[in-house]
Amino acid sequence: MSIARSMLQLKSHFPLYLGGKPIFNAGSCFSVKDKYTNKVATIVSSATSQQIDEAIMFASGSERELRGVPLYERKNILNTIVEKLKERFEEMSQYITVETGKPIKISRVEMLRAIDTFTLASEEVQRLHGYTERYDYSSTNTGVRGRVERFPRGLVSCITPFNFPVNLIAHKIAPAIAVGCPFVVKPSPKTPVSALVLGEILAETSLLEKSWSILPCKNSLAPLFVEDPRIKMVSFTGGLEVGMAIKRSAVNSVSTSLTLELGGDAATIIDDYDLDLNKLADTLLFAGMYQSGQSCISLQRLFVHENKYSQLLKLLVEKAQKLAIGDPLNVNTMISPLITMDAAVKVEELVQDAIERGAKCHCGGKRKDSLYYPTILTDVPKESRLSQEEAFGPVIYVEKFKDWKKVIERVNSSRFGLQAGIYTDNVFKIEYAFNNLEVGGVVVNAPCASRADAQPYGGIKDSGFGREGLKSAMEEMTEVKTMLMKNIDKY
Ligand SMILES: NC(=O)C1=CN([C@@H]2O[C@H](COP(=O)(O)OP(=O)(O)OC[C@H]3O[C@@H](n4cnc5c(N)ncnc54)[C@H](OP(=O)(O)O)[C@@H]3O)[C@@H](O)[C@H]2O)C=CC1
Ligand SMILES: O=C(O)[C@H](O)COP(=O)(O)O
Repeated sequence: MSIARSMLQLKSHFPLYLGGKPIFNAGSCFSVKDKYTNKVATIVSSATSQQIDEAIMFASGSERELRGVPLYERKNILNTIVEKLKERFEEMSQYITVETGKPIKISRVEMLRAIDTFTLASEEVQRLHGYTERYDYSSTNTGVRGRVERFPRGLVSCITPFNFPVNLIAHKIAPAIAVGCPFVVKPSPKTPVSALVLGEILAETSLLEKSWSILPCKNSLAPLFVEDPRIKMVSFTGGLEVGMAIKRSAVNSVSTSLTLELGGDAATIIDDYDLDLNKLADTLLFAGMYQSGQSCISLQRLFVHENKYSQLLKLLVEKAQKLAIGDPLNVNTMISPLITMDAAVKVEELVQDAIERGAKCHCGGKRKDSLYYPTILTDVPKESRLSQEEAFGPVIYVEKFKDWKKVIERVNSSRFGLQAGIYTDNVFKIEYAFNNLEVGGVVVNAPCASRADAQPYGGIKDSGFGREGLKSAMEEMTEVKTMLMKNIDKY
């Protein structure tokens, strides 16, 4: 269903949440724009450095109390969030679209995924088991047994980007609630509204108030979410440059644990076998163009077997030119403006640089304000910026190949390594790809831009380290403690 912009009802001012309580900062606010109209949509309170300090103090002071909360209570909290997300599904989908500019049908999918993410956390609550083992494998340890359990690390600082303003926060706070870690969230100042609505929802649960805060703030205060030694873990999703800055400053404290979920220039390989190329072209276009390519696993590099190359390229170009461009509140829209004019200019520069170095542009290749047109390129030279950087825009470049082992090396030639997709009917090629692709995830019979919220998700190389996905994130947010027991069977 499409929505008329005149029907949108957005509050005029959103409070931040400090120690679980809403606070209106009359003197410290910033505006959030509707990314399609470029008009101010609402105003949000912006945290001061004192408020960030206070939030960290409250949260770190609540670590012990939170650890003692029984599992059924944690499940209750997570299930309550699920119910409230369902009740506010359509309202929140609209907020996502207004503040990100992404099409409403994609925002609704994000909401469905966020509901899954909290549901999965409520199920995983009771599955984080420890184990016991015997150490009397040697006479030096006669009678020794071990009991190994996981304990919450403590305060988690969650720093999130603009592109999934609900589900990427869910991927940090749902596991934190499940394992009993307090948290502070620093949402992207480009998209803080959905985060603050999540705050309204959290405030209606029995989650210990002092244990959580949601604090939009200006960029100069962002390092406070990393450098404070009371923070036990930083969980970051965003770009490479900021990720590297965070890694440098988080090592100020030896014990700070870090998860970095960074960018990519994800690839998909299409082998030569019996494929419905028409259907495949639709799927691949979606993988490269959904939310205008602003996803870290968005399809950027497409490698096609030489026997399928010309036919598939023709279909991709024909279909890319027909993608519906326009108001993201229209349910048929596929391509809408990028998050900022700067982001669109960056995509324009990458494409221009590739063309100047010899790439062929088959469609798109142009910008109107912050909108970038769906673009298909071939012959992109290896020394071009597009070959070495994340586009984060609606751009796919296509290359032909004939040798499976060589194309795997071509995928690996990137500095990034998040996910790769492979289409083949040969089980040995699948096994070879799984063993040799330098990525955190290999997707079979679907493009790289496929993520199940339960899967261990994250990258290698410049795509970061650590894994999200509920079970994995819960492991990252806990640490192992061992009890060594001697002769306890001697009663
Ligand atoms: N996973 C991925 O692949 C993603 C990659 N990106 C890439 O990053 C670009 C910009 O997107 P954006 O969302 O702004 O991502 P950024 O990486 O720029 O920012 C992500 C978050 O980190 C914050 N931040 C910035 N500097 C610091 C710092 N020194 N310490 C702590 N936190 C900091 C940002 O706040 P502030 O906005 O104030 O700088 C924001 O909340 C994209 O165009 C894309 O290339 C973005 C999103 C996801
Ligand atoms: O589908 C997803 O969850 C994203 O692609 C992952 O988020 P990212 O693009 O910010 O890494």
